[in-house]
Amino acid sequence: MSTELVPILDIRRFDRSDDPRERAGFVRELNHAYREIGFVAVSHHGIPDPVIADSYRAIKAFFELPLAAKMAYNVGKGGARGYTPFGVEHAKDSPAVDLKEFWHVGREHVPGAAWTAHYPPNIWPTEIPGFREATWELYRQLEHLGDRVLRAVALGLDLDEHYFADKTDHGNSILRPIHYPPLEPGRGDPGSVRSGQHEDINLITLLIGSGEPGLEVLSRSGRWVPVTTIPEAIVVNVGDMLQRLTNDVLRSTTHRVVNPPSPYAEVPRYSIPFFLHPNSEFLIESLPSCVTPDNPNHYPEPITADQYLTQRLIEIGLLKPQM
Ligand SMILES: O=C(O)CCC(=O)C(=O)O
Ligand SMILES: [Fe+2]
Repeated sequence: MSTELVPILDIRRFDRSDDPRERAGFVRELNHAYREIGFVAVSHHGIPDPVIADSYRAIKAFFELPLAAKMAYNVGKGGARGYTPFGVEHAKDSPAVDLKEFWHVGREHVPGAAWTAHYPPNIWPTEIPGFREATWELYRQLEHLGDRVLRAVALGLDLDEHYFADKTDHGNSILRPIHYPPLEPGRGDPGSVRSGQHEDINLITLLIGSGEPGLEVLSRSGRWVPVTTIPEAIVVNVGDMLQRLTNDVLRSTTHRVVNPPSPYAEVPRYSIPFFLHPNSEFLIESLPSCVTPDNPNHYPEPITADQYLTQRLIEIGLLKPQM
C-alpha cells in the first residue's frame, strides 16, 4: 500500500547514462512521484555502508553524553551549528514541542571562497573522536546524491540537466542527526509527538533512517500513510523551496514522526536528514515553464533563499524575531 505511494527508485538507472531509455524512465517516475506525493525512496545510491555506520556510531556516542556536556555546544543563532536540546523546536502553528534533540553540521569553510563569510563555522564535540570526519563525509556523500536527484528533477521540468549546479554549489545545506529518546509518560506536553506534522523548508531532503517506524506522510486523500521502505534506501522528498520555485507543480508534502507502540516506544529512534538548500543569495522565483493559464503564478514576489529561511526559522521557534 505505502509502496504505491512512496515508490522505490533504483538510481543506477539514472547514473548509467549509456542507456537513454533507463535514464528517461527514472526521470519520468521521479517527477511523477514528486507531482503526486512529493516523496520517493532511492535505492542503490552508492553511499558505502561504513560511511553511514561511522556517523551513527559518532552521533549515538554524542547523544549519550550528560546534558551539561551537550549544552556546551548549544551555541549560535537559530541552532545553525552544534546542539539543540529538547523543548526548542516545534512544528509551525503548533505549541507542542517535538520529542527530539539534534545536532547541525553545516558546510565546511573553504579559505578564500567569497561565500564562506556568510556561513557560521562548524563546531565539533571534542569528546567524540572521529565525529567530524564521519559526519562531514556523510554530508559530502548526501550532497553528491542530492545533486544527482536534482539533475533528474531539472530534466523532468524541461530545464537543462545542470540547471541547479551553480545554484547549489555552496548551498546552505544542513546535516541534522536526530535522537528521539524512549517515550516516557510525562515528557513534553501531552500533545507532543516525536516530530509534529510539518513540511521541510529546503529544496529537497535526503533522509537516512526512515526504516525505523514512525515516519508518516499525508496523502492527497488526507490519510496518514506510514513510510515503510527497504532499510538500505534513502528517502528523498520535495521541500517548500522547490515547491515554491516550481509554482506548486512539485509537492512539498506534510509529514510527521508519530510515537510508535510498544516495543518501539521503549527504544530510541535515530535518523539523519540532510536538508539540501540552495546558495543563500539564490532568488526563488517561479520557473516560467511552471506558470501556465491553468496554473497562474502563485508567488509573484520573488524572495532570496536566505530571507525565506529566516522567515521559516522564526515560525518554528529556532530564531527569535528581530525587533
Ligand atoms: O526522523 C525522521 O524520520 C524525519 C524527520 C523530519 O521529517 C525532519 O527532521 O524534517
Ligand atoms: Fe521533515
